[in-house]
Amino acid sequence: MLLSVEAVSRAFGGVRAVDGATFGLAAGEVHGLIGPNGAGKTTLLNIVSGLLRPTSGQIRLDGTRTDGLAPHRVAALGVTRTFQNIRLFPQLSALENVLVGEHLRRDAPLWRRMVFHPAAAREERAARERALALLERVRLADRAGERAGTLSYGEQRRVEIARALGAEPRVLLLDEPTAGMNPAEVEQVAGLIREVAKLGHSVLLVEHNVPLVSKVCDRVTVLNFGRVIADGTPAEVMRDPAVVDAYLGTRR
Ligand SMILES: Nc1ncnc2c1ncn2[C@@H]1O[C@H](COP(=O)(O)OP(=O)(O)OP(=O)(O)O)[C@@H](O)[C@H]1O
Repeated sequence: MLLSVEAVSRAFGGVRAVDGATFGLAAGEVHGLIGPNGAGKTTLLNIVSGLLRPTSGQIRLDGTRTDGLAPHRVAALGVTRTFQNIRLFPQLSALENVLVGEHLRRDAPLWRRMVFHPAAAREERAARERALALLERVRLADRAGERAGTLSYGEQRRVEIARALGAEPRVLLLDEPTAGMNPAEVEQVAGLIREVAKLGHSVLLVEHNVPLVSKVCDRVTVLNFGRVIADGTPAEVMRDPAVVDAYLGTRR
């Protein structure tokens, strides 16, 4: 497995938000993580991306433990994410928003950024070209100069995905990328997720949109009350009685 979640638990006071969750993400796979409200999906994503430490259990990326590492370290190892709420600078252009990610990753010494230097100018040009190429990957190159705040919701999501792809992640974590989108925008994101996987990035997708998950995911893990209740192909998990019960809210 490229990414392994091994017996991970996280409690908040008395609430077991994640309770002994185990599952794996294979290389090149689009893996869905679904479950009713409050099932622990975002908490698990926060643990995988380093924003939260698990109370117990381990996360491994290609065998290397990543749980307990700071988010920038986890990102440097190849796991990047987008958030449920869009986190762009609305006054900056789409290109500049992607460039912010490029700048954060570049480790040019401070003096180089403060005084004019031919090498810095060259680096800046290269960073812009890369940012434009990233926008091309999400089919937004033609909107590169537009202020992010004026783009449609779906386009803003794609800018965020472009920025995350700038880190060349081995694993891309998407937290409800279609929340609040209209059906046409959902369709575009579905296509984009498959393209991202084809480019060699594995994807862990947290979603409420079950038809989308069925369409784009190779495998799905279902959480309920912090526990994994099913794991398999979309068709397998959708006909699992435990999953049907969890979604209909009936308890045995
Ligand atoms: N920082 C926190 N402090 C206390 N409780 C928390 C905290 N974060 C999450 N929880 C609780 O942990 C449980 C799991 O929450 P989480 O947000 O991970 O679920 P989710 O599956 O992502 O839900 P949703 O689909 O609504 O986004 C919930 O009962 C929630 O109230």
